[in-house]
Amino acid sequence: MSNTNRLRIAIQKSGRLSKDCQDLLKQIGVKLNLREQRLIAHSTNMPIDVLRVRDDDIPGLVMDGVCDLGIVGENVLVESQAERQNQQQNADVITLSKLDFGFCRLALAWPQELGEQSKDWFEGKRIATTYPEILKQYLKRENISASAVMLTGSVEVAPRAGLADAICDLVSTGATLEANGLMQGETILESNACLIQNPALQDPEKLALIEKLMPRLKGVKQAKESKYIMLHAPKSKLDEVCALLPGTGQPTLLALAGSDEYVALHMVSSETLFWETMEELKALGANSILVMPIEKMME
Ligand SMILES: Nc1ncnc2c1ncn2[C@@H]1O[C@H](COP(=O)(O)OP(=O)(O)OP(=O)(O)O)[C@@H](O)[C@H]1O
Ligand SMILES: O=P(O)(O)OC[C@H]1O[C@H](OP(=O)(O)OP(=O)(O)O)[C@H](O)[C@@H]1O
Ligand SMILES: [Mg+2]
Repeated sequence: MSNTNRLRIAIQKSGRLSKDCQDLLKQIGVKLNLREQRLIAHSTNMPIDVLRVRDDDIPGLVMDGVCDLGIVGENVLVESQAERQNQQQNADVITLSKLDFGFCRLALAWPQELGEQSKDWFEGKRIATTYPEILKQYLKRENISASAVMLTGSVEVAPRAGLADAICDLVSTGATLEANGLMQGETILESNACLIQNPALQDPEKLALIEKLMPRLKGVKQAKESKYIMLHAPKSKLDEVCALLPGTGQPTLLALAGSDEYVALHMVSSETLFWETMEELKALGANSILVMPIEKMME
């Protein structure tokens, strides 16, 4: 169990998720005194400590209660849950929220020169991966008998190095696969970063702090997805203008000084406004069309 009365959050020290995690904490109002090599960063404005560790350690730290919260990719979470279940260790966490970063997929890939392959091709093959448990579960589900070769890094060079016939690795744009002459096959798991909590957490003050921070987190997520739209529209075309605006929100109409013909229209939209729609609005006589980012939101 966490032995401090400060809420402990585990995040990745350096890697794909680090910057997004730090940005998110900042956006929800947690001020941190981050010095490069420090394992623990103390918040200067809330009873929160941030532990900066390798991502593989985050699920275990939360499951064992060393940290109260953690931010980690689902790929790492699912793998370590399977690993711990095999060893009859506690593998429970509460997923508080899926976050809007760290999007990737765990997919099979093999040397391009072999061309398209069906699942049967994997029979008897060696597949290099950092996620042997997820891979084994997939092979079992699909009734394929192949072996998993565990590698902690540089998985995509394994076929060329003769360590394996194929790989099962994380893919986002596909550039790494392409650079290594590999062809992408089936996706085994879709993943993004998520916020997890130790289910045994009972400290009422820590739980209250989490409850305070969750609406902020939701607000940051919503704000990122939303836009504030402002434009001037001819009164005679208001219905047509409103029909073109995205989302379901009701617009605010304001009188325009010195004009009987036009009104100002403001609205928060859950989507952005595409150039094509702006052109259609313009064609209806609208002008001064502004689409602006929103920093924070609270319903
Ligand atoms: N190309 C990508 N695009 C988006 N998210 C990714 C990508 N690759 C990985 N991720 C996500 O980011 C997480 C961290 O990736 P990273 O490559 O930094 O891990 P790592 O090398 O294992 O780092 P560590 O040193 O902390 O163990 C992954 O587990 C995955 O959830
Ligand atoms: O499909 P892509 O957009 O090319 O992304 C996929 C790559 O990204 C990740 O590695 P990362 O670059 O984080 O470095 P790592 O090899 O040190 O984990 C992942 O392990 C892949 O190698
Ligand atoms: Mg790692």
